Amino acid sequence: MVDLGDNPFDTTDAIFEWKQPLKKDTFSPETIFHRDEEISLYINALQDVVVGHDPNNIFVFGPTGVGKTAVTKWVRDKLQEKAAEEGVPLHVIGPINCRNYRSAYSLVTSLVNEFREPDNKLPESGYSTDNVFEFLHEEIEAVGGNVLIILDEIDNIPPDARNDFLYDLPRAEANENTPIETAKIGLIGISNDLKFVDVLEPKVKSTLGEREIKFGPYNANELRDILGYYADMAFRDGVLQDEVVPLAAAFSAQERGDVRQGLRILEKAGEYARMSDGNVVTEEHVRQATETIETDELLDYFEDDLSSQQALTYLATTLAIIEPGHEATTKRVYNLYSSIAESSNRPVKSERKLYEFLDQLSMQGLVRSAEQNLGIKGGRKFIYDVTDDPRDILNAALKSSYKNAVPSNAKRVLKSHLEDEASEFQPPDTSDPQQRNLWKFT
Ligand SMILES: Nc1ncnc2c1ncn2[C@@H]1O[C@H](COP(=O)(O)OP(=O)(O)OP(=O)(O)O)[C@@H](O)[C@H]1O
Repeated sequence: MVDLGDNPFDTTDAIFEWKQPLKKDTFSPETIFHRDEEISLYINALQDVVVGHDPNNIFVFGPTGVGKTAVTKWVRDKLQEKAAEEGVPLHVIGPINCRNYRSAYSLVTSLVNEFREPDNKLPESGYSTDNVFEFLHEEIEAVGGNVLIILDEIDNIPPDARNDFLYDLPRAEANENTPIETAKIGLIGISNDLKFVDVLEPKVKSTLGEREIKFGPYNANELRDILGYYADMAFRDGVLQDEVVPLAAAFSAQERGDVRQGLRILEKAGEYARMSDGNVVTEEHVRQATETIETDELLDYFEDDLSSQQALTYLATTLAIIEPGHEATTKRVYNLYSSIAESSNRPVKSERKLYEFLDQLSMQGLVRSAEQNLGIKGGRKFIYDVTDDPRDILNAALKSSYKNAVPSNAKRVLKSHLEDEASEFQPPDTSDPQQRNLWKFT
């Protein structure tokens, strides 16, 4: 019982010493672990700047949370330090996150403003896109020397900036129509969409990909070192049980090899420990944290990343998997998809469209498929699976705006799926009222 006369806030924290290092990207590490090879490729690509050659364009890619931005910033700072020591003219802009810009105009305007004084900033509208490009060229020529522009999440670059920016800008010096004569421009693009380069025009591809640096996921041992470094700063001495960091590292390695996720697990585990009024973070807290984080991540997919049709397809695939007695074939997924779309008053698309949605989900790593040959009968069929635990997916769906699409007995079906009590129940063909009984689509 809470005594309402008391103030429940605590002014002390028995668990955390300094939370900042665990917080999302607001902390720059002093040490970068396990990226020696990538750093040396980076240094090699930028070495030209220090000795007076033209800068290279560099494309940095790899999955999320594997140190692309952290390494880029570290290398950038070292390059600036060296250039200053050697008196080499160098002006670096960024990393600028392309996700924040909707058009070439807004992206270029913000770059121009990076060069300009506060009292001389460009307004958000009022010029043509060609005009703002001209301003950018003028600013670049005015600072002269080497100008490096670092664009993060370059896969989100506004489509109308793709060619002008990624191809024309690095060549502006050679183009007689620009005022750039002495400045040398180098572009560094960072992306976690591995397919991004494939969709670029070949000439843009070869410009940006002059040098490519690939970052792979971390393994459990590497994550253990990295998470250990952050945990030492973030937690009070002696509060972490020995297994906490290795377990958080093992979980994140199993998932995506992503540091950010490991840091979130540690932070959440610490919070569970704090809520339990103890002064030790245990393995159990890490397990609890992992479960919550997985549901939260899936919830983000439902709310932010997936279109409503993709979300329904994802949910239908999950239902098809937990459904007793048969496989998650395209037909089954389609039946369930149409039923939940209909029962939640959303448009029902064709089976051909469903293939597209499944394909998109598989590109995002949420769904995978296995092809089965039907032997002498001929033909083949696809069996679908989800990459996350169906329990977490259903929990996330129930917390999301798609909760009205989750059949009311889904949890019960899930329970029997988990208990492996496959029943003989036939697949519900939605036109058959008897079969509709398996799922309660309301
Ligand atoms: N090798 C490492 N050593 C120390 N800290 C690291 C290392 N790799 C990643 N980090 C830390 O992990 C977090 C995520 O890394 P970072 O932002 O660089 O990932 P990213 O690959 O750029 O991800 P995204 O593509 O999502 O932007 C940051 O706090 C970063 O400082």
